[in-house]
Amino acid sequence: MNNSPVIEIEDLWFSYNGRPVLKGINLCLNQGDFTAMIGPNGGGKTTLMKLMLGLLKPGKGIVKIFGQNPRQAASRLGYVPQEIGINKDFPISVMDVVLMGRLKTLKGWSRHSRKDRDAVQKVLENMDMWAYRKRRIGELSGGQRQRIFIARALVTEPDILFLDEPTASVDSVHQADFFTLLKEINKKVTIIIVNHDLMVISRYVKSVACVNRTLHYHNAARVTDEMIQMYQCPVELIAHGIPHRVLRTHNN
Ligand SMILES: Nc1ncnc2c1ncn2[C@@H]1O[C@H](COP(=O)(O)OP(=O)(O)OP(=O)(O)O)[C@@H](O)[C@H]1O
Repeated sequence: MNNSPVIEIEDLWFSYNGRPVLKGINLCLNQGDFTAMIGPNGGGKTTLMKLMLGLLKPGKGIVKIFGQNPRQAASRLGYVPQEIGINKDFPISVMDVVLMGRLKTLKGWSRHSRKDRDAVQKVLENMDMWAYRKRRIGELSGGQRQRIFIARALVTEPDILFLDEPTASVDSVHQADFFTLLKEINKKVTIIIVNHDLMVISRYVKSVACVNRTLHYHNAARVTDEMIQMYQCPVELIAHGIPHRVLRTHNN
């Protein structure tokens, strides 16, 4: 992979109903980056991700994905949102949910190909969910369902994968498997992940962006003093476990 920029954000401002949420954001991520977005609740991480996906429009400033407007690059982007509202009674199987991720490979009304099914099988096996393929999506636990939605994003074979707290209800064993899988995927795919537990992901990510109205980017998987002072990130990190390994200086 070369080091060409895939995401370029310049002086981005965004408000909801006149209330500013993001101010003067600048960010440039290269192909092959694996970036964790951290920061306090309500700091604007999801909003920034939606701006990169073209789901929200900037109030001011520029967002370019592969040099294009995010909407033009949509087919190259995979997204697992923080909350996926589904009707649990909807009679759709796990296999069908993940196959939906292959819709863009379908031409006209043609059925899914052997290749589509093989791709789904591979991802479901990786996610340890192949045995559940015939189950109705509503019958799964929250964590199992989350893994299915991650699988659906992965089978789209995106060039950039956006994950908004994808492991919030995934247990620690499956989290470790999941991040190992992401690391493998990152050999070909640029990844941006919102995750509060930098302790867990610091072994996998290459850079950290801390978002709290403004953005501070650090090109290494480490929280800096500046982040600590400006964004109170350690509060999050301490709340989620053992912060000291990832903090450079910390006086408690
Ligand atoms: N649709 C909306 N309409 C109005 N305000 C919103 C909307 N979505 C988010 N906000 C507000 O914008 C701010 C940033 O929200 P956002 O969801 O981007 O934060 P976050 O960093 O992802 O938070 P968390 O860690 O809790 O998921 C919050 O104050 C939130 O209340």
